[in-house]
Amino acid sequence: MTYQVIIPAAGLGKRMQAGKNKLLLEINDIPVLVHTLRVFEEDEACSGIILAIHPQDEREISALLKKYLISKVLSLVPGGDERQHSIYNALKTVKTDGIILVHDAARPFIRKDHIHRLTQKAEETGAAIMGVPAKDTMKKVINGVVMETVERSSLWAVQTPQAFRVSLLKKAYKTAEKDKFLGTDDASLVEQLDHPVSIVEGDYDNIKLTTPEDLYFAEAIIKKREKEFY
Ligand SMILES: Nc1ccn([C@@H]2O[C@H](COP(=O)(O)OP(=O)(O)OP(=O)(O)O)[C@@H](O)[C@H]2O)c(=O)n1
Ligand SMILES: C[C@](O)(CO)[C@H](O)COP(=O)(O)O
Repeated sequence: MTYQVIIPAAGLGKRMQAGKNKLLLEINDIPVLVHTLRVFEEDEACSGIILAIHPQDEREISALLKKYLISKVLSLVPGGDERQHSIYNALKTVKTDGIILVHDAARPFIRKDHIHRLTQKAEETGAAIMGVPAKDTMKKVINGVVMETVERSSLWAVQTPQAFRVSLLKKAYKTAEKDKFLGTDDASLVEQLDHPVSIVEGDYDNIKLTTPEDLYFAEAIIKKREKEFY
C-alpha cells in the first residue's frame, strides 16, 4: 500500500549549536537531509514527499535535490515557528486520501521495513507511531525536586514516522488550531480527538539528531549499517 510523507526540515537546529541548519551537516560526506530523503526516494511504496523548509535554505536544498536525484519531492512548503506549524503548512497541500506519514528530517536512520510495518498498522487503525520501550528510569521533576517516578514498564520513547489516515490527521490539526493546542508530536493532536493511537516497535538506531553528541552516534550507526550489507 502506498503512502505520502511530510518531512519537516524547517527547524533552526538551536540545540545542535552548529551555526547552520543541522540538516545540512554531513555524515559520511552526505547531508543529513539527503540521508533521510533517500530512504523514501528508494521506497517503492512512497508516492510522494512534501518537504517543509526554511525559505533561507530553499536554494541550497533545491540544489541538493537535483544533485542527489531526489525526484519524489512534490512540493517545498515554508516552515513555521513551531514544528507543528511547519507540518500543518505541508498537510494543507495534501489532496489525496489514504495514509500520510510525518517523519522528522532529523531522523536519517529509519528502516524501510519498519516504515512498511507502520503503514500497515495505520491502514488497520487509522493512527500508528514508531517507538521503542524506554531504557532509562523517568522521573517527574519540578524546580530540581523529584515529584514522581513514572512506572517504566509502560513507558515508550516515541519516534517518527507517525502514520495516519489523511482525513483523521487533517481533523486533528484543524481542531488543534481552533483550540490553540501545541503538541510535540502529531499523535498528541490525534489523541486530543480521543482516537486510539497504536505503536509499532522500531529500533534504537532511529535517533533524532538533536545535540552535538548525536553526530558521533550517527557515525557509529552508519559504520554498523555498512557492515550489515556485506
Ligand atoms: N519550526 C520547526 C521546528 C522543527 N522542524 C523540524 O522538525 C524536526 C524535529 O525538530 P527538532 O529536532 O527539534 O529540530 P529543531 O527545531 O531544528 O531543533 P532545535 O529545537 O534544537 O532548534 C526537524 O527535522 C526540524 O527540522 C520544522 O520543520 N519546523
Ligand atoms: C516528534 C518527535 O520526534 C517524537 O519524539 C519529537 O517530539 C520532536 O521533538 P522536537 O523537539 O520537535 O525535536
